[in-house]
Amino acid sequence: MASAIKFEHVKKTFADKIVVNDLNLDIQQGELFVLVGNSGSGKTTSIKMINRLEDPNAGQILVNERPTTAYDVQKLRWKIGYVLQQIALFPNMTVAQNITLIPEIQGVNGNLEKLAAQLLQKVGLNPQEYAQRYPHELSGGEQQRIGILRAIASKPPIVLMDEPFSALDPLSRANLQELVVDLHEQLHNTILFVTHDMNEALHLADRIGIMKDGQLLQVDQPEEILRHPANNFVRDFFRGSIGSNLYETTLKQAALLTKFKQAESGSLATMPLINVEETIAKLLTLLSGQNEVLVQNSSGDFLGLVDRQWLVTYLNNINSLK
Ligand SMILES: Nc1ncnc2c1ncn2[C@@H]1O[C@H](COP(=O)(O)OP(=O)(O)OP(=O)(O)O)[C@@H](O)[C@H]1O
Repeated sequence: MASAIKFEHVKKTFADKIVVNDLNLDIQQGELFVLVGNSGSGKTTSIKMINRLEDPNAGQILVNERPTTAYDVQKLRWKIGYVLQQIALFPNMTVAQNITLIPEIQGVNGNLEKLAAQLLQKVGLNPQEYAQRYPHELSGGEQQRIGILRAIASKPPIVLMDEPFSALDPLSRANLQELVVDLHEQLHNTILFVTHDMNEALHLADRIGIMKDGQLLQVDQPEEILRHPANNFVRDFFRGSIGSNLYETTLKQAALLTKFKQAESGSLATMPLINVEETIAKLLTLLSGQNEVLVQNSSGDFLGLVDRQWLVTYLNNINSLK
């Protein structure tokens, strides 16, 4: 598969401080990659070097296999949607105008009003109700939805999301995480998502990169990191956030805390199965390649369905017990 974003020996310093140190990372086209790490580990700086809000002191970054320095900066940024924690919608523009701003600047032909309506529908907001509102007439979660739509309205092949949901309440956050997964499935774009929350990373990621003090400690699929952490920091960061008894807890035990979802009868035949006596760690492995898994007992009766959303709810429930 072709590379979408590639860091080659990238280094960034501010004054004398090394903020990103010899970063090497290759994100493939169509991937939903999550960069996770504590505050100050260099995630935002890494992202900003992709759209050239910052420039590296050494090394280079390739976007679609071409160095970012070889692009006209404006054209580079048009290829790359950008969603931030503090979404800056234009207060004097309606929701529809905010959403279609970039296609309009780009001189895209076509019915922009219709585009805004289609996009609003994608995120569950009724265009009749929302298109003509102003940003101050929206909740934080709604504003964040509009921010995402604005970033994807011109269909950029790459979207950067920098802690977009960290200011939201847990429910809005879970809904918007689902939205990102859905949009990614529909649009097949490349998403680089930054967060300090391992649960969020687990929910979203095809692959996760863990950053600490400007260095990338490990890059892999979630279950690989869980099984083979590169060092103690990674192990503790990962397991600390998802509960240490993952290898012992069975789905049956987990269901005591978090009920399985109801399965719709239509698509059951094609879904992968897991026995209710299997562990959460096993489920995690299955969910890395699948959206949903059916739970059955040893007699083959279906007990329900589990997906990443269920897993996150369960993990949140455990955390609330601690
Ligand atoms: N413009 C700047 N000038 C000087 N230092 C900076 C600048 N931008 C970031 N830094 C420093 O670089 C380090 C990494 O910051 P960065 O924002 O990349 O981390 P982060 O992992 O995204 O953290 P957070 O989750 O808190 O945003 C921090 O120590 C920060 O203070």
